[in-house]
Amino acid sequence: MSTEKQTHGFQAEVSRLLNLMIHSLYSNREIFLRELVSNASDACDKLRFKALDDASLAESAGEPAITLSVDKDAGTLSVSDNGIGMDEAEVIENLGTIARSGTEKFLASLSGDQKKDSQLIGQFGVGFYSAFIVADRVTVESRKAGEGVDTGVRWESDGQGEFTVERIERTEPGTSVILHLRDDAKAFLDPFKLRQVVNQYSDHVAFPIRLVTPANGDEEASEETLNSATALWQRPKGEISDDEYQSFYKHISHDFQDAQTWSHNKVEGKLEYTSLLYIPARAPFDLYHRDASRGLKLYVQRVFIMDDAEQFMPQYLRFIKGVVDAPNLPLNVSRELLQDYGPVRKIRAALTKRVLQMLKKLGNDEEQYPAFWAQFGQVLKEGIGEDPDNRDAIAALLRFASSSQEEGLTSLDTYLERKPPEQDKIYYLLADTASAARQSPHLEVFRKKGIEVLLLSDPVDEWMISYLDSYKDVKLVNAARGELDLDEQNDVDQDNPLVARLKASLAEDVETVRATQRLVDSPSCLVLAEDQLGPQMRRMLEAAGQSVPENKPVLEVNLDHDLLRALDSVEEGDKFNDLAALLLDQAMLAEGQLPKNPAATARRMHQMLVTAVNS
Ligand SMILES: Nc1ncnc2c1ncn2[C@@H]1O[C@H](COP(=O)(O)OP(=O)(O)OP(=O)(O)O)[C@@H](O)[C@H]1O
Repeated sequence: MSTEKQTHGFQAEVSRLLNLMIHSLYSNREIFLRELVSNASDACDKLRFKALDDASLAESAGEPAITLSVDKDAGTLSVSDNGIGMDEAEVIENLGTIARSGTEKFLASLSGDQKKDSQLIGQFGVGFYSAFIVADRVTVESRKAGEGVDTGVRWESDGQGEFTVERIERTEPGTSVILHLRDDAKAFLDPFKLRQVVNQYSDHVAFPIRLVTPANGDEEASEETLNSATALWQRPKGEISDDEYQSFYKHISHDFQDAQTWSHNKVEGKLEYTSLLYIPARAPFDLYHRDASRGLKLYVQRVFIMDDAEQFMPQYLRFIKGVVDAPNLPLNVSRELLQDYGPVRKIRAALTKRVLQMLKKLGNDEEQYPAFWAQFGQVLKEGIGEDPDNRDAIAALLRFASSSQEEGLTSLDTYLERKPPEQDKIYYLLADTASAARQSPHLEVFRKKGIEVLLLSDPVDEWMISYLDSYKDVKLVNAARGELDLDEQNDVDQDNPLVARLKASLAEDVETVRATQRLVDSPSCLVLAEDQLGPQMRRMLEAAGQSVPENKPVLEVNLDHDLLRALDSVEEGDKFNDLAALLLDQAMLAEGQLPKNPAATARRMHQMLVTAVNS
C-alpha cells in the first residue's frame, strides 16, 4: 500500500455521469443528502452484520450513528458515520468506478434533454457521486472497522476526471464525507435547511442522525437528533404517513420517483415475519439484465443481513422492492442456506401471494393499472410459465388488446363477461404487432360472427400462452390454428376439384390445402397444425441457437372469393402454378412473414401487373 498521495483517473463512465448529473439534477439537488445518509446507514448496517461474528468491532465503534456537521467558516458540510469504513483499495474501487452492469448502455440512452435525463438518472441511482451536485470539492476520510489507526485513507476530488488518494491516521473507524459547498449551495450550511431535508427524505433511517453545530460568534455549540431512528417497518402501520413510506421506498430503491403502491404486514405465529413490499411506478433500466440486483433487503431481528435476497421473491416478481424481517431465521444465515431452507420457502410463497393480491387490487384501478401493466406486464407474463401454483391468479392480471375494442386492453375476466353464454372458448390470435393482428385474415369470420378475439403481439406471448390451457374452466384456443369448429365450418366443399388442383401445385410448400369458412374478404390464409411451432416461438428458439424443424403450413382458401372463382377456370400450366404460388405468398405476407422466395414473388407480381395493365 502506498503512503504517498496518488492521483487516479475516474473510470470513463463516472466522468460522463458526473458531468450529466451536475447539470440535470440541479433543480433536485437536496437529494445528495439522502444519498449520503443512505450510504452511511448502509455502512452502519454492514458493521452490525459483521459484528455478529466479531463483537469487538461493534464495541470499538460505539453505538451506530450518523453525524452531520457544519463549518460555516470553511463552507463545509460533513456526513460522518461509524460504520464499516473502507480501506484504500475499497476507496479506489468504490469511489472511482461504477460497478453496475449495463452502465454504458444506460448512459448511451440519455438524450441530452435535461428533464428526461434527470428522471433517467434518478432511475439509475447516482449514489455517492451526487455529492458533486452541491460541492466543487469532496474529501472522503475513512478507516475500515477492525484495522489499525494508521490505515486511514483520504480521497479527494473536484469531480473533473481525477481523484487523489493518500494514507492518513484516523482515530475512529468509519467514514466522513466532507463537502466543500459551491457558492450557490451554501444554504446547506443552515441547520434549519438540514433539518427540513432530513425530515423529508431520511426520517425513517434506523440510526440516529445528529446535527452538530460548533460555536460560532454568539451562537453556542449544539447537538440535536433529527430523526426518530426506529426501523420503519417495525412501527405500527397507523403511525406511518404516506410520505414516510415513500421516502423509505426511495432509500431502499434509489428511485427518484414515488412508488406506485405498497403493502406492510406483520405476520405472527410459527412463521413470524414483517414485510414491507413496494411496487415501483417505473421499471428500472436493468429489469432484463441477468445480473441486475433484485430481491428484498433481509433483516433478522432488525439486523441487516443482506441486500438482494432473491429467495424471497420469484423471478417474475423481480421488480418488487422491499424489506423482510424474519426474526426466527438464524443470524448467520447465508445465501446458500436461504436457497433451500423450509421457512424461507414458506415466507416466499406467502409474499408471492401477497404481491399478487396487491396487484389484483391495483387491477381494479383503471387509471393506475394500465401504467403498471405498461412497465411490468411483460415480466409478469413470465409467471404463467414459472409459477403453476399461482397461474390462475397471474392470468387474472393479464391484459390484452382485443378485436372488440380499438383502444385499451382487456382482461380474461372481461372477455368472459362479454362473451355470449353459448360460446365455450376464449379465442386469441398471435401476431408480431397489434396492428398486424387487427388486419389478420383470420379475424374475418370472427368479426362476421361477432366473436371477440384477444390479440397477442408480445414476443413472449406464444411461449406464455402455451402454459395457459384454460381460464376458469374455459379453454383458450388459437384462432389461427387447426380446424375451426365454429358451426357451419363443416359445410364447406372439401371435394371441390380446385382444392385438389391447388394441393398438387403447392405440394412442396404446404402440408395441405383446405377450403375454409374462416375467410370473408381474403382469398387465402395460413393455418398452423395444433402441434406446430408458431413463428414467434420459432424465432425465439432460433435466436437462442436451437435448430428448429421445418414445418409446412396448411393453406386455407376461400372458394367464394372472386380470385378463387377466376382460378377455377384457369387450366393446369405455368399460369395456374404462378397464381397458386401468389395465393400462398400473399397469405404469408398477411401474417407478416416473407414469402419463401421473395424475388420469385416479385417476378410473378410483375408479370401479373403487366398483364392487368395491358388487358
Ligand atoms: N459511508 C460509507 N461507508 C462505507 N462505504 C461506503 C460509504 N459510502 C459509499 N461507500 C461504498 O461506496 C460504494 C458506492 O457508493 P454509491 O453510493 O455510489 O453506490 P451504491 O450505494 O453502491 O449504489 P446505489 O447508491 O446506486 O444504491 C458503496 O457500495 C459502498 O461500498
